[in-house]
Amino acid sequence: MDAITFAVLTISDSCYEEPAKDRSGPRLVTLIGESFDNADVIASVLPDERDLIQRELRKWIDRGDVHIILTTGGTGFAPRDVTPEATRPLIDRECNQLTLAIAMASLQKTKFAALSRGICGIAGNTLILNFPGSEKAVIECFDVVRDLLPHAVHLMRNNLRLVQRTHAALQQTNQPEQRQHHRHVCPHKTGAGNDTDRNSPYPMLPVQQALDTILSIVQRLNYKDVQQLEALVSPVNIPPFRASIKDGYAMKSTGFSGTKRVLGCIAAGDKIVEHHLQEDECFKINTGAPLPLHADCVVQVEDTKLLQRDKYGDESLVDILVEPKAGQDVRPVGHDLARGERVFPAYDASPVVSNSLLASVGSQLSQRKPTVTIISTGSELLAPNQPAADGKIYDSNTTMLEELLAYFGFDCLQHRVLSDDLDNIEQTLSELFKTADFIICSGGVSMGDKDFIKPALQALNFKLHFGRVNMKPGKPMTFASKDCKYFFGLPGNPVSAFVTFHLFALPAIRWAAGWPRAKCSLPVINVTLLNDAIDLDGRPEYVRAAVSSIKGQLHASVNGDQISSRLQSIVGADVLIHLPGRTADKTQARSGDVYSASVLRYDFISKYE
Ligand SMILES: Nc1nc2c(c(=O)[nH]1)N[C@H]1C(S)=C(S)[C@@H](COP(=O)(O)OP(=O)(O)OC[C@H]3O[C@@H](n4cnc5c(N)ncnc54)[C@H](O)[C@@H]3O)O[C@H]1N2
Ligand code: MOO
Ligand SMILES: [Mg+2]
Repeated sequence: MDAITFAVLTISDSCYEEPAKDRSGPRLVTLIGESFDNADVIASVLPDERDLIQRELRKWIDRGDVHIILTTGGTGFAPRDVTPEATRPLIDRECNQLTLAIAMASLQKTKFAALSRGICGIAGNTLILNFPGSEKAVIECFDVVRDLLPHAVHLMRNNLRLVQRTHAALQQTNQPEQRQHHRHVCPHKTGAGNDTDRNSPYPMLPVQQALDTILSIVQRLNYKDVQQLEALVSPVNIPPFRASIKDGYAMKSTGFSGTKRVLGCIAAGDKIVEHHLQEDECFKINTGAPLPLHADCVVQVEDTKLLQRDKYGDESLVDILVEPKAGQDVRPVGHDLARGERVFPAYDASPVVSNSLLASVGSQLSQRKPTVTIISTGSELLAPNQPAADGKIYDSNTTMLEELLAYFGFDCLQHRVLSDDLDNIEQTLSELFKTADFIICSGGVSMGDKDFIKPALQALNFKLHFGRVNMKPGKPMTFASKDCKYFFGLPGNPVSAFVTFHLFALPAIRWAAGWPRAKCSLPVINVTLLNDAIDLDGRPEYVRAAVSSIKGQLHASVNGDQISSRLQSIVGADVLIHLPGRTADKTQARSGDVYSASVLRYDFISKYE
């Protein structure tokens, strides 16, 4: 059907004063987005003022294009709770059964639901539902009405074709299943168990919720090692001796400038010289070499003048042009890191950091990296070295995912390309999970007859945590787990696989490897859009774009056609711009708009102007 336009009105004095306090309004917006592919949402917050509430409701009703208004708050017994009183005069036809359905479901959760006075009714062409003010209550109430709303809208708008279709479907779902196929697995099997409801049974999770789910499930492999690293104290001093900071001459600071005899030359790696130095004597010394026992300062070579060499060509007399000062150009013992001091002031998961610091104190730690296997599914796939063939396409995802793993410092244990065959997929998954912690798979997760990934996971008793995410590209993104084995079902379109790898698979692997949560996702920056009039999609969109620095400000320009099959959109892509989902108020992104963007690569600025 056409888009359903929702208006969500939070009614609360305190949320009006401090909109950040509003949990139930944003929750309703999320629930609507998750439940309907084709929803536009307007949202607003008002205090418990009858006139203001009525004026806002009237404005939305009069627009004619708002199908459903959900209010939250102001339905209780407190003197300022006036939402039902503000709603009732606007209603042409009361919907008592809807009010009753909400009340009955709510009463099963808590007897306090009896203290809600919310009403439901139709005003013009708009259905208004009063929900209570708590986040929990709006979740419960929305659950009651969710499936009824599209049909209610068709009825109100007198859309006979869709009304009849729903009635027919309802009758069929009451019939027993007629046909039984041998091992028939409908990959997009719906809750009804037959083919009448052709929608995916998987709710569309918001991106953040999907990521939170993943990170709450994935276990950290090296947690003990991480704790050990955090607690590790240095067994050595750095430097272990007083070291010269400069190439120059080591001497006593109690002597003066002027002529000194050069007793010898001390290089890095030499032992500490114990010779009793006089004030008019010095040693030539190199950067990093140990100071003689009786010297306490270094004068750099630039502040001296060579006066004489001996018969072997070695320096014998030097003029010190500056006054020596105690401690000058000397690094004391343990200056950089003292024995007994913690090696890592904060945990840093970068292997560059952890391994080089460990090396600097004479240690090594072999942390187990997560083992990752890549699978590409699709009977159409040809390896890049095969000759082109009818109906076939070259497999880009295997190479792309291998390269991405390598780019982010993880190894690919092995890769497999599988045809769209349920038994084969099931068997191969089971075999590959014997060695892999993670399988990153692409293709076969959407609604097609040959999309066998979800059924294969179910057959293997994996828990499917989610099967759709409210994002573009990447909608059919799937995540499943069993014990400590994790499966990422990236959608097959190459760009969908690219985006979902960065947003979900990478953070999960980093998390498993012990990275701190805040570092698992790509860094996010703000960019100013250079393109004009980009139509926003109903889903939040992750747009590939190149970044240029113009007078010190980061700007981004979108890389051409963003269809998820066009891999070329990753060429020169520095970031994924986070374009928000379309709302009735904002339908286009415009030049000059500032958006968050995930940084895809370390060298992420393509141009400076
Ligand atoms: N009825 C619906 N159809 C589709 C929906 C939907 O919601 N309802 N979602 C669409 C979206 S969004 C995406 S994304 C794709 C995801 O599809 P699958 O994950 O099932 O992937 P496949 O069907 O196997 O392949 C999709 C597409 O990608 C090409 N592909 C697959 N693997 C590779 C590879 N290794 N290298 C290059 N190209 C690959 C494949 O040939 C297809 O063209 O589903 C939509 N459909
Ligand atoms: O979400 Mo799909 O990933 O549009 O192409
Ligand atoms: Mg498919």
